[in-house]
Amino acid sequence: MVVRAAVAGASGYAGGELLRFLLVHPGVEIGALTGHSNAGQTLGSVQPHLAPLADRVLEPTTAEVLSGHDVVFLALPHGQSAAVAEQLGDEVLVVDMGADFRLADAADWEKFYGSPHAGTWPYGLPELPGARAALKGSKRIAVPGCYPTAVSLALVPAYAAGLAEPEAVIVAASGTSGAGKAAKPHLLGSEVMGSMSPYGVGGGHRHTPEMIQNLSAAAGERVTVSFTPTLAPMPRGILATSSAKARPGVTYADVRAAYEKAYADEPFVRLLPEGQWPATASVYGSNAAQIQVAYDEAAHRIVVVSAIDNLAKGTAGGAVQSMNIALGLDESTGLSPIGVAP
Ligand SMILES: NC(=O)C1=CN([C@@H]2O[C@H](COP(=O)(O)OP(=O)(O)OC[C@H]3O[C@@H](n4cnc5c(N)ncnc54)[C@H](OP(=O)(O)O)[C@@H]3O)[C@@H](O)[C@H]2O)C=CC1
Ligand SMILES: CC(=O)N[C@@H](CCC(=O)OP(=O)(O)O)C(=O)O
Repeated sequence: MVVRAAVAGASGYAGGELLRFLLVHPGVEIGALTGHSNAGQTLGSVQPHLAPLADRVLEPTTAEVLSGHDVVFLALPHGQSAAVAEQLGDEVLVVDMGADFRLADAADWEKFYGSPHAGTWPYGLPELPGARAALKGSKRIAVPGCYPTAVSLALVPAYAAGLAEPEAVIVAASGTSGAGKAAKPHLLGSEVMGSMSPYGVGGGHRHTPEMIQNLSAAAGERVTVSFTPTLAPMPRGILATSSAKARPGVTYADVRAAYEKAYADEPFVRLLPEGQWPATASVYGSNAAQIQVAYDEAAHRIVVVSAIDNLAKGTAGGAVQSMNIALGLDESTGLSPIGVAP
């Protein structure tokens, strides 16, 4: 089976990374590519690393251009997906890499995104309990945010196994591509190079409700989340340190066993051998997530470190993995857990 896929937002970071995966996907033929300010330019002028598509011209992002495909990926700014998606019809598979359809709670959406809630689609993090069943055959997929991917993979096994108290503390560092390609003063090289800085401190980051949604679903009760993102002087990667107080009587062996069980058969999530720690360099460019767990006895806390590539498992890889499941393909098709080192 070969499906024809269009990519809206092909000129952006997420769209470019998606095309890097789709170019080697044996079941996908690449159809229309769209941009916004770059419409009319060649893809090669904005994504020179995607050589086989260099001469393709970016079209404007309209329903007419995107229609007539089996799959449409939307790699657009938040709030832009819903209007496009509703014009595409029910038969096409629409994979939204933006945030529009991730949250189930309309009040959370309105509070953190400041616009009316567009709806909720099956969530594209296959490793979550029940996610594969919801994705299979679906015509709509909401790809998670990059930080919620790293944090959910880190803490869901502890909550699903009943090992952790319902309060989580998370500090994560992201590479600058997480903020997209558009110029922003705080992302100037002279601001970022040689420095790390926090942002969205104190519960203000829009990924907080998405983490709460995922962790609460696993725990079966509401989990509070204190999340602090930081910007790191690197182009890609997320390293998240997530911790939660252990329930009384929980031991390190319980924690280790829960994570070994959760990730034993996952093609892209690797619980590292004891003594090894995740690093962003190890997952660079791959759809892999690395996880390591510790038990801080003095503080009675379960501590989990996770590493992903924000553009790969954090968005484009997760989108392809979820598309594969929706289409009934092997979910690893076109994806690799192999990184680039050094
Ligand atoms: N970067 C990341 O690590 C991650 C990104 N995402 C999500 O992916 C989506 C794209 O992000 P990213 O690629 O980083 O952002 P970029 O800024 O790099 O790209 C944005 C894309 O959207 C297009 N665009 C901009 N404004 C409009 C508009 N008004 N209407 C239609 N198209 C428009 C741009 O076109 P042009 O350049 O031609 O103007 C470009 O193709 C976002 O929703 C983001 O949240 C999700 C997870 C991780
Ligand atoms: C470094 C950086 O700025 N990262 C982005 C997250 C990008 C992402 O994955 O999220 P969305 O799909 O929800 O935009 C941020 O903190 O807003």
